[in-house]
Amino acid sequence: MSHSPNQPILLTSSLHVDDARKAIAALVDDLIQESSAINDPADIEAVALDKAIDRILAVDLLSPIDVPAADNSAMDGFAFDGKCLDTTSPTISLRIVGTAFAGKPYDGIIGSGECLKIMTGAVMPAGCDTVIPQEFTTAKDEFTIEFKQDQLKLGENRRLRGEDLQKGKPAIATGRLLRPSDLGLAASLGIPTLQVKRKLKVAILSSGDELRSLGQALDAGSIYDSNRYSLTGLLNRLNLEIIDCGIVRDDPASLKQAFIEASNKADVLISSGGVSVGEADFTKQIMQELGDVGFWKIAMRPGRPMAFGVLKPVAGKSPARKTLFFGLPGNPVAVMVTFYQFVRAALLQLNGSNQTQPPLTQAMAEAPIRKKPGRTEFQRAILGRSADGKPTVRLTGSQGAGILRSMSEANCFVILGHEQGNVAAGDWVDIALFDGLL
Ligand SMILES: Nc1nc2c(c(=O)[nH]1)N[C@H]1C(S)=C(S)[C@@H](COP(=O)(O)OP(=O)(O)OC[C@H]3O[C@@H](n4cnc5c(N)ncnc54)[C@H](O)[C@@H]3O)O[C@H]1N2
Ligand code: MOO
Repeated sequence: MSHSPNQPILLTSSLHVDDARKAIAALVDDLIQESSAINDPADIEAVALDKAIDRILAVDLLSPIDVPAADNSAMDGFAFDGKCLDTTSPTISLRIVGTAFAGKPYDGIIGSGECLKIMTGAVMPAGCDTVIPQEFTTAKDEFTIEFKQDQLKLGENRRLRGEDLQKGKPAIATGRLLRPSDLGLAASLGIPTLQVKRKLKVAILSSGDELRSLGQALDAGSIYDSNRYSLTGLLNRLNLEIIDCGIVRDDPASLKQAFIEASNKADVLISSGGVSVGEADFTKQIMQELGDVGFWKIAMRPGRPMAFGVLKPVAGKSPARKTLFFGLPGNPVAVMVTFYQFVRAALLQLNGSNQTQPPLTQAMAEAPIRKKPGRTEFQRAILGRSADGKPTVRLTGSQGAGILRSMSEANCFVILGHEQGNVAAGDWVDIALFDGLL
């Protein structure tokens, strides 16, 4: 489904998670087109390589050189011109005329019946096309090696100039979420700085009269605001600029004021709480005044109610761009699940990344899992391994949407699709790991 950001998203029936994801992606796309958020030079900055981790590359990184810069040996061994060998005899014998080291090329000529002792990474001498690894040779005398003809593979054990990267061609494409290997790759090309998208400014706030800040005393019925801390952790993992707007009381005037202030400063506003049926009514009214926001019921668990849309730019905002808005459900696990399922991808997309979806894999359920068809479930679990080496997964106890321990003890989500019914022990299920390795 798609819609323009100028049309309020009015949905009353339960929305399939895939449709919610598509609607979000379409609206983010509209926003990008409208604001030129991708191509505006003001949204690009140069950062030193050692500060570029987890940033998004804004301009193709073109290789200034061929990599490797010259043909070189992939093995410690002996280089020669395979075309000049007498391959009729079962044993080949070559005279060593010199040595090439990595960084110290040999610039003499290797004639017929001759070879050059060569180290891994050393430039191949002119005219030579093959390296025989040292372990396939025997020393006939101090200056001569021998090897069996059937060990010979013409053209092997060398790395060709430009086989990794060619001068002028993209070494890393625009939109790459930069990982350690990308920084190494840029360094291998001698490039000290990268053009990356500026960090998105993301405002967060928690709404609820029962919420108290850390350090405050808890009175009857009040609880500590944990959602801002989970959200801060999630946003820090994406290396974004966080604007903490604190706790906002559940009254129209405070909420309206907080939303105006946040949207004045931020590209994106993420709130938690206040989106379920009872409370959404007055929030809905405020949202109608401030922007186009739909109040969704999503066929998922946890994370059923969610508000999503845009807030209009407030007077004086520069540049005058809309603010993307996510009103996440208040339950602490629902916040993290909806962030993982919708917000993360939208933030990456808005900032020009082309890798918005985390990889899924599969594991075998260690025990049965109850599941009703008709909604997507995100259960918290621990990935392990069976005695015979198969990946297995077991749930982290009670799965209530308010039980943050189920997240804290888990290392993955078990994702049970919309149509899926009960899972039997031994069934394969989709999982998404919390942590990436690199
Ligand atoms: N009649 C209905 N009631 C509810 C529905 C429904 O469809 N019909 N949906 C339920 C679901 S599912 C969820 S989730 C919640 C979402 O409600 P809200 O977004 O309005 O969230 P709150 O009522 O404000 O809070 C829910 C729960 O989470 C706690 N909370 C809220 N904010 C924080 C925070 N920052 N840190 C820690 N804990 C927080 C809050 O105290 C509540 O216990 O609605 C259901 N109801
Ligand atoms: O979003 Mo609610 O937490 O599904 O339970």
